[in-house]
Amino acid sequence: MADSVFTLRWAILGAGYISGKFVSDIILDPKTRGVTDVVHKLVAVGSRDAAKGKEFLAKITGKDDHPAKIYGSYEEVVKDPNVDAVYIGVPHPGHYDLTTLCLTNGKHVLCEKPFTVNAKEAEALIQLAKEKNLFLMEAMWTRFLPVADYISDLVKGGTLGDIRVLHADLSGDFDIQNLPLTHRILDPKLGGGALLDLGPYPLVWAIIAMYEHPANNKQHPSAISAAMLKTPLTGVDAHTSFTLNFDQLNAQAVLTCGITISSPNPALVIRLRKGNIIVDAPIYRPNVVKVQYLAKEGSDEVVKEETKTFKNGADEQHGGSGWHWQADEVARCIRDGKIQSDKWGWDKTLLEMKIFDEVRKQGQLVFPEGVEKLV
Ligand SMILES: NC(=O)C1=CN([C@@H]2O[C@H](COP(=O)(O)OP(=O)(O)OC[C@H]3O[C@@H](n4cnc5c(N)ncnc54)[C@H](OP(=O)(O)O)[C@@H]3O)[C@@H](O)[C@H]2O)C=CC1
Ligand SMILES: O=C1OC[C@@H](O)[C@H](O)[C@H]1O
Repeated sequence: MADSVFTLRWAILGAGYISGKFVSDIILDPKTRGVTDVVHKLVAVGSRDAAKGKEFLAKITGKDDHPAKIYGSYEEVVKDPNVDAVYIGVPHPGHYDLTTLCLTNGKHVLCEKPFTVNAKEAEALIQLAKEKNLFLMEAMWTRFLPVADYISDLVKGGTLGDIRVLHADLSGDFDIQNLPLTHRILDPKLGGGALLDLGPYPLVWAIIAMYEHPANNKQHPSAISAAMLKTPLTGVDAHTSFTLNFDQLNAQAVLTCGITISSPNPALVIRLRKGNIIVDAPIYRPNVVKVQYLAKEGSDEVVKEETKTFKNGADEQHGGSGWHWQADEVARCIRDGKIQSDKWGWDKTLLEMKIFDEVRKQGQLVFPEGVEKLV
């Protein structure tokens, strides 16, 4: 590993909500989270409207004279030789086209979740990244939070015994009756609905606890069973449930997501033969994790309970809101010449997109023509 500090020069595409969160976090001094080997520099902002980009940059950085360049088109950003990596923060149907644009112009990419609208698009982008020898990752930020490693270690460490069942829910009240039908969560033309927007989060916990489990040997679920409840407003899924069987572990994940009501606590429960891991909402960035130890294997008698609290998914002293850990991973991978992450590699993103294809098929959710760029 290099002794010097590696600087990654970032551009963002899309001056919306999540890009603001990402930028706020990457402009923080990484030392505030104990990171000393990489730093991030925001060098360009791409918006379809330069004035909007300018306003965004001033608002998020608190500086009217921030040195990042502002471009009024995404195409100009990827031509900028000072940009190493691009973060894509636009609605789902834009992910495929913009990732393609970045990779073909020699830029490394971190693209928001869901990585694409379907698995075929994900496969094509992975192929392109390989051909271009460029780094590519889905922005599955939850996987990079310190709390995710804590829970992962608990599941895989053995003290709590074999895993059997995982329940996870990410639901929120989006007040859909009063939302414009063109809002990205409702609009089928923007890949709307609960599954693609919120589904990655219950699924990430199943991937951490079951797919990643050494005893699973990277096997995909043997069975996927899904049901969707659609909103009459636009026909997208308001609530979706799906179960996954992991045969190698003799374990099942029961996952739900929805846009009309908030998740109650606990929102994530991982049940192992010798104990339970109980996590409060929101599961995209958990802050309270309770571990219960059972009197004997499979019993319901709790003999000991321990609670650990986190702040924005990290230990109390860390700054930022949690979106920076994934950026640190991108910087380290690029520094080390890697084109995918070990922690959130292409296999996991492909698994996610394949599961979502199957869930949409069973739920009969079909997007308008043009949303899926490859079918
Ligand atoms: N990781 C996380 O915690 C979160 C991730 N997300 C993901 O980020 C993506 C964007 O979500 P979010 O930031 O909430 O969305 P916003 O609507 O707030 O912002 C999206 C931005 O994308 C750009 N854009 C490009 N094409 C379109 C289009 N056809 N319609 C609307 N906007 C467009 C716009 O930027 P401009 O006009 O400047 O070009 C817009 O401001 C989604 O894929 C979502 O899943 C969302 C929220 C949280
Ligand atoms: O990624 C996300 O996490 C939080 C949700 O509120 C948001 O809609 C989603 O895109």
